[in-house]
Amino acid sequence: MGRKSKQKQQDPVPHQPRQAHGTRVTKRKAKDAALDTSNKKSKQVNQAKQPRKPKQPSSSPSIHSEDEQDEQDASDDASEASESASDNLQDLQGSDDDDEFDLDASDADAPQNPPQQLVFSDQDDSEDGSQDSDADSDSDEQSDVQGAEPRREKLSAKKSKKLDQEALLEAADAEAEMIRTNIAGLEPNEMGEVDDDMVLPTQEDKEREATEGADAQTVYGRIGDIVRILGDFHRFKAANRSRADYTDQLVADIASYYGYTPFLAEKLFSMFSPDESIAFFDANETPRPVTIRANTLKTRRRDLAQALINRGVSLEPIGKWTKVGLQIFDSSVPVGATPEYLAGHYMLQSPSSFLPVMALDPKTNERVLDMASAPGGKTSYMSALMQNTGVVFANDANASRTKSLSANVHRLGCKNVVVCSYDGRQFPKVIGGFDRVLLDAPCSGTGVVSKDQSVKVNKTERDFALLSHLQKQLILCAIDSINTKSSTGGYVVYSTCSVTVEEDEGVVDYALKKRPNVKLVHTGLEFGVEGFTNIGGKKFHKDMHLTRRFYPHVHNMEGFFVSKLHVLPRAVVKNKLAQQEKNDADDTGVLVDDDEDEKEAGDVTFNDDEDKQLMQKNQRRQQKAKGIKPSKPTTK
Ligand SMILES: C[S@@+](CC[C@H](N)C(=O)[O-])C[C@H]1O[C@@H](n2cnc3c(N)ncnc32)[C@H](O)[C@@H]1O
Repeated sequence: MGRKSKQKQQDPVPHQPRQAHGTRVTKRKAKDAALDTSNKKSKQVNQAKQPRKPKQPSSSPSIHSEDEQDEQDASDDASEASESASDNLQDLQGSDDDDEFDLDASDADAPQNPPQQLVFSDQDDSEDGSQDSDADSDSDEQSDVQGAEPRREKLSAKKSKKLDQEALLEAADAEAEMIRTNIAGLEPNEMGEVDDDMVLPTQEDKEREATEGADAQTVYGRIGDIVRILGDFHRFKAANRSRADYTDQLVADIASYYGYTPFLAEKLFSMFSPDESIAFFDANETPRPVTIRANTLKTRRRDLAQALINRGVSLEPIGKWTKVGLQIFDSSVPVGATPEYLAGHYMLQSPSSFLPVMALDPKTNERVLDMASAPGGKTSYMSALMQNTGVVFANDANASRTKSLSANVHRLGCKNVVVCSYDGRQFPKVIGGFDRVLLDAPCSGTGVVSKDQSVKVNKTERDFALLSHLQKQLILCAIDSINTKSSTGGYVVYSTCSVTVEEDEGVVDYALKKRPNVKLVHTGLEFGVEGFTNIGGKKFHKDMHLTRRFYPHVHNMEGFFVSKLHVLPRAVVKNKLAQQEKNDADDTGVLVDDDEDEKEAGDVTFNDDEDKQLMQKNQRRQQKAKGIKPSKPTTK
């Protein structure tokens, strides 16, 4: 094919999945690309040209302090907490009036930014300038050609002929490239069947790739080819090749190209259509935009924005869906160390981490539990929404992580927060009767790969099984900690920064089956993809569509899952249950045999004795860590 290794010719392959993804988004009716401003600008900043080498935000300490990923990473938490600061505060109603953001960096008395240090932008920013689309690169090419015309008129006939030949060659080359990268655009009779040796590696190729390592560009090209073939399989497949031949190769190539274990590549791949999966894997190679949350306990977003602009920070509101979020495009000062940051006027916080709190929607004077809260991004946002009234119990099993939690609580001026450290499974024994509970559960972090690439290789099948087991135990404790007679609340929000089904819908489904007095309700979030009601042969509660999934490739934010449960008094559902029992209607999730249910919910079954022992063991460990003599284990 004589492909020249010109950057512009190589680009279309990496860009292809994004186009494919667009189709998928429409199919799924994702209402909005949430970070709408970032679609404009941060893409320009972050577009990865070399997916294998994801860039990390340059000022990572100040950027990272706070999110879910940090939270998981217990070993890093102390430094993370002080640096990044997770969450938020603020009142959506009131403080920001109409929130029509009307700041102008050029007016007011904002000094011009000093020569840009681009603390928050990455290399791509400078690479891409202000444009990143395929259309842009096309137009670049066009202007080159146009610019060459007048010159060519003055050339000698010989030289002109040579140039014409070169142009012809280039055109042929471009056409070949177009065919390779745009197979789907061809008419059936132009394409015919694919010569499988062009796409699927021979045994010899495989052996060579296994010993010498695969060429990244070749593998990525093959990924694109296979995705396009799978997109219209009967039209493009090679003779005697099954869908499995292509998907097996695709998953192997995804694992090798993006650096995932084959196990995780397969797990994530299976959640999407092939084209959307590539969009997802691609998005995980690009850092998400840097965002902050204005702490409305101390300032208004408008005032904060102006103060930061005056310091040389370039920013914009995140999107219409939040009145407290700001996206940072670049800054001449470290955003994690400005006087405003130190004074607690904002939290460095991912927009996805706003969502569970918005869904929880805590009210003033309520009693709220944040069951797994360190380093406190969401706690502090709750505190702000509650305008420092009522009480937020901010719990985290990891005592060392509560240091950063306390630091954030103090910095942000949250006066209604009580910090504690228990295994969440000890609630409601420790304390119960809450109007609302947030369970932002410990998880595998498959939604935050762009921030923690280690997730690609350090999560085993067993980890997922154990995590989902823990999450199921925690969600039942969260539900049982609710005051079902609460006049204002009675809600649990369950969220994770993972996109895997067994940590999300699988857990919620389990809770619905175990607690008939619980029902799923709308999250109140304006966007997000609906949760799965069935996937991969697993069927979930029919209301699971009320849950919301957020994806890096769809919403330009970290992957997240948010669900909201209403916990009703048991008596209210008693009659209903009796009726349902008669009907044997297990599709409501209410009447399924528990044992069967547990087996279905994942291959992990619950054993109360074993759980008790584990909890006691954990309790003893915690006591030991606190210098307390561990209590003796009790037998049943
Ligand atoms: C996703 S992070 C929480 C992030 C936090 N909500 C925030 O917004 O800053 C999960 C947290 O769960 C804690 N954790 C793990 N196992 C726990 C358990 N059994 N009970 C309570 N917390 C637990 C971890 O220490 C970790 O801080």
